[in-house]
Amino acid sequence: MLEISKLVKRYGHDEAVLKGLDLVVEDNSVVAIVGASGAGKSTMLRCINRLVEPSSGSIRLNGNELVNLRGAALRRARRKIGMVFQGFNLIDRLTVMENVLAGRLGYVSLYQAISRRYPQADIERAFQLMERVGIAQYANKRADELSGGERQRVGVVRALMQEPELLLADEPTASLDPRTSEQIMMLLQSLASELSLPVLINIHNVAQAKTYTERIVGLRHGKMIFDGKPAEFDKDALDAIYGGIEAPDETVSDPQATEQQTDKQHADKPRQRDKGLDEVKHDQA
Ligand SMILES: Nc1ncnc2c1ncn2[C@@H]1O[C@H](COP(=O)(O)OP(=O)(O)OP(=O)(O)O)[C@@H](O)[C@H]1O
Repeated sequence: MLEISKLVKRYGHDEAVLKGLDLVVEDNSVVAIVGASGAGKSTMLRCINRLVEPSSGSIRLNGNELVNLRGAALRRARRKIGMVFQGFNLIDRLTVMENVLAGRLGYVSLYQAISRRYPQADIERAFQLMERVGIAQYANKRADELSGGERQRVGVVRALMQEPELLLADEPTASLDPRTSEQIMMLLQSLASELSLPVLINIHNVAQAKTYTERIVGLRHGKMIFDGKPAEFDKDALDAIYGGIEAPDETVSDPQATEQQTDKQHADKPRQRDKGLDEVKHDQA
């Protein structure tokens, strides 16, 4: 469980970018963070994984306080937080398998990492996860030979290799075509429940947020002004969050109609084949 309390972030002497955020995210729960450009979405994710130093407040992951951790304790905490990026952040000249194994860097010795002698258990787990997301056949291909959707799956598997207790995704679909975006959102949704992970997704695409997450949090100028179910995210919520700015990729009409459309979208879409992550889950227990 992720518990954020009174989180404030101020860059230098500027006005605070995050103004006292409170948020609790249970395991198994996929939360979309929406908001206009500059609302503070990325800053919030970066405070959680401590790429950015919070100015004040508390961020607890499964009861452990992340704010103020330093050195080895911070490294240990960070490896429990998987991150998926808009631009995938793969090393192009390395193979898919090598990129995936990079998710173990926080766990292996420097010698093992440099000589690429990862434990057999890591390699087996990498194959399991790659099979689960449908990229095992590319294990020995260079990362830059894959399509965008395949590359993002590599990014997801790399994050899962960390055995995360929390998964953060910063605009994971923004570089992908609509169909591939939907597949990645479905994948994140099913992995959250298979691995019992809280997942936070920064996303500009409100339609995708409504379809593929069970909770939407709306930020405006660093304050949380909406926190509710997709069905409750109506035109008023959209106006409050985007305040006259046109929301990307969606015009919200009657919420009921939107619900029906959402149901239809679900019905039309084949669910990601659940090839069972029981073993992986077991490993993580
Ligand atoms: N390193 C930094 N130094 C100073 N100001 C920053 C820094 N990073 C972000 N900001 C400012 O903080 C505010 C929030 O930025 P942030 O990137 O968190 O917003 P966002 O909601 O993720 O926007 P977008 O959707 O465009 O990515 C912006 O005004 C931005 O200019």
